[in-house]
Amino acid sequence: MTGTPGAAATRDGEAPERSPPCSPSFDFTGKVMLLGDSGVGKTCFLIRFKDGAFLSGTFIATVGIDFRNKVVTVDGMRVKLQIWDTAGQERFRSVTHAYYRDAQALLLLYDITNKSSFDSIRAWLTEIHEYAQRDVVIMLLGNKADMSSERVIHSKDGETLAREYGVPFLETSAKTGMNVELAFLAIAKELKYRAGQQANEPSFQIRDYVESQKKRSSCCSFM
Ligand SMILES: Nc1nc2c(ncn2[C@@H]2O[C@H](COP(=O)(O)OP(=O)(O)OP(=O)(O)O)[C@@H](O)[C@H]2O)c(=O)[nH]1
Repeated sequence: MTGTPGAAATRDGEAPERSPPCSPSFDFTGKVMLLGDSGVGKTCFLIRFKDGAFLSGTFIATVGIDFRNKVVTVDGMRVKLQIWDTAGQERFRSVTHAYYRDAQALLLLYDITNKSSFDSIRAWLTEIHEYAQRDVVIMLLGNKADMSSERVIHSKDGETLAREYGVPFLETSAKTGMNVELAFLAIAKELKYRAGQQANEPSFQIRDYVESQKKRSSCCSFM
Protein backbone atom coordinates (compact mmCIF):
# COMPACT_ATOMS: atom_id res chain seq x y z
CA MET A 1 0.00 0.00 0.00
CA THR A 2 1.20 3.48 -0.71
CA GLY A 3 0.63 6.06 1.95
CA THR A 4 0.79 8.99 -0.43
CA PRO A 5 -2.58 10.58 -1.20
CA GLY A 6 -3.58 9.98 -4.79
CA ALA A 7 -0.80 7.49 -5.49
CA ALA A 8 -1.59 3.95 -6.58
CA ALA A 9 0.13 0.66 -5.79
CA THR A 10 2.50 -0.23 -8.58
CA ARG A 11 3.98 -3.33 -10.07
CA ASP A 12 7.72 -3.35 -10.76
CA GLY A 13 8.68 -1.08 -13.60
CA GLU A 14 5.34 0.70 -13.83
CA ALA A 15 4.93 4.40 -13.21
CA PRO A 16 2.55 5.24 -10.35
CA GLU A 17 -0.89 6.42 -11.38
CA ARG A 18 -1.52 10.10 -10.73
CA SER A 19 -4.81 11.70 -9.82
CA PRO A 20 -5.47 15.39 -10.47
CA PRO A 21 -3.51 17.34 -7.82
CA CYS A 22 -6.54 19.15 -6.35
CA SER A 23 -9.05 16.33 -6.32
CA PRO A 24 -7.57 12.94 -5.56
CA SER A 25 -10.35 10.39 -5.85
CA PHE A 26 -8.88 8.29 -3.07
CA ASP A 27 -6.55 8.65 -0.11
CA PHE A 28 -4.49 5.53 -0.60
CA THR A 29 -4.42 2.22 -2.44
CA GLY A 30 -4.24 -1.34 -1.18
CA LYS A 31 -3.53 -4.39 -3.29
CA VAL A 32 -5.69 -7.41 -2.50
CA MET A 33 -5.46 -10.88 -4.10
CA LEU A 34 -8.12 -13.57 -4.30
CA LEU A 35 -6.70 -17.08 -3.95
CA GLY A 36 -8.11 -20.59 -3.78
CA ASP A 37 -8.74 -23.66 -5.91
CA SER A 38 -10.38 -23.40 -9.32
CA GLY A 39 -14.17 -23.12 -9.08
CA VAL A 40 -14.45 -21.88 -5.47
CA GLY A 41 -15.99 -18.64 -6.74
CA LYS A 42 -13.19 -16.03 -6.77
CA THR A 43 -14.32 -14.30 -9.96
CA CYS A 44 -17.97 -14.30 -8.83
CA PHE A 45 -16.92 -12.94 -5.44
CA LEU A 46 -15.09 -10.05 -7.08
CA ILE A 47 -17.95 -9.30 -9.49
CA ARG A 48 -20.46 -9.35 -6.64
CA PHE A 49 -18.38 -6.76 -4.80
CA LYS A 50 -17.55 -4.59 -7.81
CA ASP A 51 -20.85 -4.70 -9.75
CA GLY A 52 -23.37 -6.11 -7.26
CA ALA A 53 -24.18 -8.92 -9.71
CA PHE A 54 -23.87 -12.70 -9.80
CA LEU A 55 -22.50 -14.60 -12.79
CA SER A 56 -24.55 -17.76 -13.02
CA GLY A 57 -24.47 -20.35 -15.78
CA THR A 58 -21.42 -21.79 -17.45
CA PHE A 59 -18.25 -21.72 -15.41
CA ILE A 60 -15.40 -20.07 -17.31
CA ALA A 61 -12.09 -20.58 -15.52
CA THR A 62 -9.86 -17.52 -15.17
CA VAL A 63 -6.75 -17.61 -17.34
CA GLY A 64 -3.72 -16.15 -15.58
CA ILE A 65 -4.68 -13.07 -13.60
CA ASP A 66 -6.98 -10.06 -13.88
CA PHE A 67 -7.81 -7.08 -11.69
CA ARG A 68 -10.56 -4.60 -10.84
CA ASN A 69 -10.49 -1.45 -8.72
CA LYS A 70 -13.09 -0.30 -6.25
CA VAL A 71 -12.95 2.67 -3.88
CA VAL A 72 -14.52 2.16 -0.45
CA THR A 73 -14.87 4.75 2.28
CA VAL A 74 -13.83 3.69 5.75
CA ASP A 75 -13.95 6.07 8.69
CA GLY A 76 -13.96 9.05 6.31
CA MET A 77 -11.01 7.80 4.23
CA ARG A 78 -11.26 6.65 0.63
CA VAL A 79 -9.38 3.43 0.14
CA LYS A 80 -8.85 2.27 -3.41
CA LEU A 81 -8.78 -1.52 -3.40
CA GLN A 82 -6.94 -2.95 -6.38
CA ILE A 83 -8.28 -6.50 -6.40
CA TRP A 84 -6.44 -9.21 -8.29
CA ASP A 85 -8.44 -12.26 -9.34
CA THR A 86 -6.11 -15.20 -9.83
CA ALA A 87 -6.60 -18.45 -11.73
CA GLY A 88 -7.04 -21.35 -9.33
CA GLN A 89 -5.82 -23.93 -11.81
CA GLU A 90 -2.44 -25.47 -10.98
CA ARG A 91 -0.96 -24.67 -14.42
CA PHE A 92 -1.17 -20.91 -13.72
CA ARG A 93 0.53 -21.07 -10.30
CA SER A 94 3.90 -19.77 -11.49
CA VAL A 95 2.18 -16.74 -13.05
CA THR A 96 0.33 -15.84 -9.87
CA HIS A 97 3.34 -16.37 -7.57
CA ALA A 98 4.94 -13.30 -9.11
CA TYR A 99 2.06 -11.14 -7.86
CA TYR A 100 2.08 -12.26 -4.21
CA ARG A 101 5.07 -10.15 -3.29
CA ASP A 102 3.42 -6.73 -3.35
CA ALA A 103 -0.03 -7.76 -2.12
CA GLN A 104 -1.06 -6.25 1.20
CA ALA A 105 -4.01 -8.57 1.70
CA LEU A 106 -5.05 -12.03 0.57
CA LEU A 107 -8.58 -13.43 0.57
CA LEU A 108 -8.27 -17.21 0.59
CA LEU A 109 -11.44 -18.97 -0.53
CA TYR A 110 -12.72 -22.52 -0.35
CA ASP A 111 -16.10 -23.87 -1.40
CA ILE A 112 -18.24 -25.23 1.47
CA THR A 113 -19.62 -27.89 -0.91
CA ASN A 114 -16.18 -29.11 -2.01
CA LYS A 115 -13.98 -30.93 0.52
CA SER A 116 -10.88 -30.93 -1.64
CA SER A 117 -10.98 -27.11 -1.91
CA PHE A 118 -10.99 -27.00 1.92
CA ASP A 119 -8.20 -29.58 2.15
CA SER A 120 -6.10 -27.41 -0.17
CA ILE A 121 -6.16 -24.46 2.24
CA ARG A 122 -3.06 -25.62 4.15
CA ALA A 123 -1.13 -25.90 0.87
CA TRP A 124 -2.29 -22.39 -0.09
CA LEU A 125 -1.10 -21.08 3.26
CA THR A 126 2.29 -22.72 2.71
CA GLU A 127 2.55 -20.97 -0.67
CA ILE A 128 1.50 -17.69 0.90
CA HIS A 129 4.22 -18.00 3.53
CA GLU A 130 6.73 -18.74 0.78
CA TYR A 131 5.83 -15.98 -1.68
CA ALA A 132 3.93 -13.20 0.12
CA GLN A 133 5.13 -10.45 2.46
CA ARG A 134 5.51 -11.63 6.03
CA ASP A 135 2.93 -9.17 7.40
CA VAL A 136 0.34 -9.71 4.66
CA VAL A 137 -3.28 -9.63 5.91
CA ILE A 138 -4.95 -13.00 5.33
CA MET A 139 -8.66 -13.79 5.58
CA LEU A 140 -10.20 -17.25 5.18
CA LEU A 141 -13.56 -17.39 3.39
CA GLY A 142 -15.93 -20.36 3.07
CA ASN A 143 -17.83 -19.42 -0.09
CA LYS A 144 -21.13 -20.73 -1.58
CA ALA A 145 -22.79 -20.59 1.85
CA ASP A 146 -26.15 -20.34 0.04
CA MET A 147 -25.80 -24.02 -0.99
CA SER A 148 -26.76 -25.38 2.42
CA SER A 149 -28.18 -28.68 1.15
CA GLU A 150 -24.84 -29.52 -0.51
CA ARG A 151 -22.65 -28.38 2.36
CA VAL A 152 -19.81 -30.78 3.29
CA ILE A 153 -17.63 -28.39 5.31
CA HIS A 154 -19.19 -27.17 8.52
CA SER A 155 -18.73 -23.62 9.65
CA LYS A 156 -16.94 -24.88 12.79
CA ASP A 157 -14.26 -26.55 10.61
CA GLY A 158 -13.54 -23.24 8.87
CA GLU A 159 -13.45 -21.44 12.21
CA THR A 160 -11.06 -24.00 13.72
CA LEU A 161 -8.66 -23.81 10.79
CA ALA A 162 -8.75 -20.00 10.81
CA ARG A 163 -8.07 -19.95 14.55
CA GLU A 164 -5.11 -22.32 14.09
CA TYR A 165 -3.54 -19.85 11.63
CA GLY A 166 -4.65 -16.76 13.53
CA VAL A 167 -6.67 -15.32 10.66
CA PRO A 168 -10.23 -13.97 10.50
CA PHE A 169 -12.93 -16.21 9.03
CA LEU A 170 -16.25 -15.61 7.29
CA GLU A 171 -18.70 -17.73 5.38
CA THR A 172 -19.78 -15.90 2.24
CA SER A 173 -21.95 -16.20 -0.83
CA ALA A 174 -21.16 -14.51 -4.10
CA LYS A 175 -24.67 -15.53 -5.16
CA THR A 176 -26.62 -13.78 -2.40
CA GLY A 177 -23.93 -11.25 -1.47
CA MET A 178 -23.72 -12.56 2.11
CA ASN A 179 -20.64 -11.09 3.86
CA VAL A 180 -18.96 -10.06 0.57
CA GLU A 181 -18.97 -6.35 1.42
CA LEU A 182 -17.95 -7.11 5.01
CA ALA A 183 -14.87 -9.08 3.89
CA PHE A 184 -13.57 -6.21 1.75
CA LEU A 185 -14.55 -3.57 4.30
CA ALA A 186 -12.62 -5.37 7.04
CA ILE A 187 -9.57 -5.55 4.76
CA ALA A 188 -9.89 -1.85 3.87
CA LYS A 189 -10.15 -0.94 7.56
CA GLU A 190 -7.06 -2.98 8.41
CA LEU A 191 -5.07 -1.43 5.54
CA LYS A 192 -6.19 2.05 6.53
CA TYR A 193 -5.17 1.36 10.11
CA ARG A 194 -1.77 0.10 9.02
CA ALA A 195 -1.28 3.07 6.69
CA GLY A 196 -0.91 5.33 9.67
CA GLN A 197 -2.85 5.66 12.85
CA GLN A 198 -4.12 9.12 13.68
CA ALA A 199 -3.54 10.50 17.16
CA ASN A 200 -6.13 9.13 19.60
CA GLU A 201 -7.27 6.51 17.09
CA PRO A 202 -8.20 3.28 18.89
CA SER A 203 -6.24 0.21 17.80
CA PHE A 204 -7.93 -1.98 15.19
CA GLN A 205 -7.95 -5.80 15.31
CA ILE A 206 -9.37 -7.29 12.15
CA ARG A 207 -10.34 -10.61 13.80
CA ASP A 208 -12.26 -8.82 16.57
CA TYR A 209 -13.93 -6.57 14.01
CA VAL A 210 -15.07 -9.51 11.85
CA GLU A 211 -16.32 -11.43 14.91
CA SER A 212 -18.26 -8.42 16.20
CA GLN A 213 -19.86 -7.83 12.78
CA LYS A 214 -20.82 -11.52 12.55
CA LYS A 215 -22.47 -11.33 15.97
CA ARG A 216 -24.28 -8.15 14.99
CA SER A 217 -25.70 -9.63 11.80
CA SER A 218 -26.76 -12.89 13.49
CA CYS A 219 -28.44 -10.98 16.31
CA CYS A 220 -30.23 -8.61 13.87
CA SER A 221 -31.41 -11.32 11.51
CA PHE A 222 -33.94 -12.30 14.20
CA MET A 223 -35.35 -8.79 14.43
N1 LIG B 1 -24.35 -21.17 -5.53
C1 LIG B 1 -23.22 -20.48 -5.67
N2 LIG B 1 -22.46 -20.64 -6.77
C2 LIG B 1 -21.32 -19.92 -6.87
C3 LIG B 1 -20.90 -19.00 -5.87
N3 LIG B 1 -19.75 -18.44 -6.27
C4 LIG B 1 -19.45 -18.98 -7.46
N4 LIG B 1 -20.39 -19.87 -7.83
C5 LIG B 1 -20.38 -20.70 -9.05
O1 LIG B 1 -19.19 -21.48 -9.03
C6 LIG B 1 -18.62 -21.59 -10.33
C7 LIG B 1 -17.17 -21.12 -10.32
O2 LIG B 1 -17.12 -19.74 -10.01
P1 LIG B 1 -15.87 -18.81 -10.42
O3 LIG B 1 -16.05 -17.51 -9.74
O4 LIG B 1 -15.67 -18.77 -11.88
O5 LIG B 1 -14.66 -19.65 -9.76
P2 LIG B 1 -13.11 -19.24 -9.65
O6 LIG B 1 -12.67 -19.54 -8.27
O7 LIG B 1 -12.89 -17.84 -10.12
O8 LIG B 1 -12.43 -20.29 -10.64
P3 LIG B 1 -10.99 -20.13 -11.43
O9 LIG B 1 -11.11 -18.92 -12.29
O10 LIG B 1 -10.83 -21.38 -12.26
O11 LIG B 1 -9.93 -20.04 -10.39
C8 LIG B 1 -19.53 -20.79 -11.27
O12 LIG B 1 -20.40 -21.69 -11.92
C9 LIG B 1 -20.31 -19.87 -10.34
O13 LIG B 1 -21.58 -19.52 -10.83
C10 LIG B 1 -21.75 -18.86 -4.71
O14 LIG B 1 -21.47 -18.09 -3.76
N5 LIG B 1 -22.88 -19.62 -4.66
